[in-house]
Amino acid sequence: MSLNRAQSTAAAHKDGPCMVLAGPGSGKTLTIAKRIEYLITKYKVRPEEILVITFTKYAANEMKERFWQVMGNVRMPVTFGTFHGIYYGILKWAYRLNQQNLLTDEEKDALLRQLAGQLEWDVLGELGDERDALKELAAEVGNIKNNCLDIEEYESRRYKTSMFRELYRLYEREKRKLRKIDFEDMLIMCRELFLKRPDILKKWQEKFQYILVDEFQDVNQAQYDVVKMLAAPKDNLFVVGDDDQSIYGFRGAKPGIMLEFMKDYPKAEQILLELNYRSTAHIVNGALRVINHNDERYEKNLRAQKGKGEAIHVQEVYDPLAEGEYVLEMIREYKEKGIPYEEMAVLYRTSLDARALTEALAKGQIPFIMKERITCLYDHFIAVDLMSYLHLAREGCERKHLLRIANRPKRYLSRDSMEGRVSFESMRNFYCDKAWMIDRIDQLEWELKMLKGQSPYAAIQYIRKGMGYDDFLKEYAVGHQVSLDDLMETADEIWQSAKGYRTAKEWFEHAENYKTVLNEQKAKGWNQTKEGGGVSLLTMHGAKGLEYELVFVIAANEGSTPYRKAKQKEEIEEERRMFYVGMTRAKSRLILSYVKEKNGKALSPSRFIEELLLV
Ligand SMILES: Nc1ncnc2c1ncn2[C@@H]1O[C@H](COP(=O)(O)OP(=O)(O)OP(=O)(O)O)[C@@H](O)[C@H]1O
Repeated sequence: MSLNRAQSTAAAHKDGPCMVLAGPGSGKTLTIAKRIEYLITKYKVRPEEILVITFTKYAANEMKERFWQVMGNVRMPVTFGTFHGIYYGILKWAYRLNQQNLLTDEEKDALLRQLAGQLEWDVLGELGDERDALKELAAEVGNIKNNCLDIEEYESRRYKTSMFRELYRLYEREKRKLRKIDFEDMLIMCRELFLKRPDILKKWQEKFQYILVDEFQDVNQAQYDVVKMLAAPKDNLFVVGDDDQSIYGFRGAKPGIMLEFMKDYPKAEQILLELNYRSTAHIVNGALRVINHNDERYEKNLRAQKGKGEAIHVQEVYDPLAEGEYVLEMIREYKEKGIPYEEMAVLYRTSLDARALTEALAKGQIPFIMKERITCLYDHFIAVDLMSYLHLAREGCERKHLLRIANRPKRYLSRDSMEGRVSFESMRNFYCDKAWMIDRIDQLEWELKMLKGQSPYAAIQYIRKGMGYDDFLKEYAVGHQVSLDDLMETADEIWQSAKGYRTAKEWFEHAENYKTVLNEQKAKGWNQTKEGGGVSLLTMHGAKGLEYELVFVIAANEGSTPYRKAKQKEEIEEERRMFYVGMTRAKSRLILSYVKEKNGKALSPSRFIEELLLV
């Protein structure tokens, strides 16, 4: 494959700092691989002196393979690694660290979970998305070091500041006790090592004469500081990135890092890769119309190498159920037209947006794979409670169901009153001298009878509003310090998912079938090579670096994208970059959809849709 002019200039860059500002699909990987080739073959640099830094092990392997391919399969000892891998290598050598000293992500999550419990802080609640909640907490803990912040002055936007600070202190103390370090510690330790020991720093500077960094826009402050030290004094630092694709703000990355590079190295060569080889002109131009609304960015003149192609399609649908049906239909249509499932992706802002879709695909027997795990809605404690009510209404007094809901809402029914072969009669006997308790039992029995003939959709509404289940959720939110809005949203979703089923039995069968499909999908796992997996379902974050013939972006609504928690200008700009990353994954066909209402509430289309349509 021959390089275009800008790619060639970048590949032929020899000494000193250089920043390659590259648009999506502009061939970053190829350009980096070619530059390494140039350094070795034209400039006679020893391969051992070249260090290539990427963000994930997957990206490092991909880059290595691309390089080998460019070199005609001659394997040279160039170092390819992630930031963490490289820092670990440096620390291992200086402090005799080994794997046992490293706190893995899983251990970090477990420790945070344990410490939150110790503080009686129900940061995770029973919200069913424990992994997401832990990930968010772990990211915020990590950010303190990534951004070189002082915990005593840190104000958390997401959590109660005093609680968060306390958790952070406990976490640091516990790590020290365990004699373990996490990834962020490695960065800080590396920086301190280099500051304290110029002799060690000099050794590494001499070892790596040429440093190349991919996805530079995702670098955080601490990583950047260390890489600058490592590249000095020659400053043979070649960074490639796209400020418009900087979407790791929660990890401390900021698009401004690319501007900072030019300030730190004012004489750096700056090269723009503006030719997009991936997408049709309609897709490139549409994505540009959206991203142009960001203020903090480098102006680029991106062009598509391909022809115009089909226009981007924007579809309005009634609600998430209708959206699921619509996407299902489109997938079938494009499969008929010859696009394999593996070349299709459905993208969304958060996994919560994918629930109705996964149910539609499961029902429609379309194979799919998901990068991010989603928790099954029907495993959520609210679903289990509501289903218990329906079981009791259908099948009479079964102890396990009764135990579950007896005090949701509070009815003051003791466990002792439900011993053995429980019935409403046996409970009344238990409370024979307490008339007010007998009234409560009568009421519950009567209400369950009321539920019997109703559809699950109507019954759930009655349980929530008529029987006081929503009041229980309010108490639960206060008692567990979790967001009532989140609980209500989940309850609404469960309610909506029951729509269309005539009987509770039908709804239960659907839920079981869906659970099976989700488990099968989990067992399949996420395969980066796409083959044999089915349609890819992933968040816009997860889609970074990937490409598909046909891309759907669903739930393009205010509240989803931009996400409702994004309020400040820079947060909205990051949301817009995420949307941009999503759009630019499409090679030939891009379909965006938004819903008119969700859980009975009207929703507006995303501002990004308006920006796209306003020509
Ligand atoms: N000079 C070229 N001629 C033809 N095709 C090219 C050229 N350079 C890159 N490509 C192709 O363009 C596509 C996109 O390249 P690549 O995946 O490296 O993009 P990228 O810049 O990393 O994109 P993104 O940042 O959006 O993930 C690839 O299929 C690649 O083979």
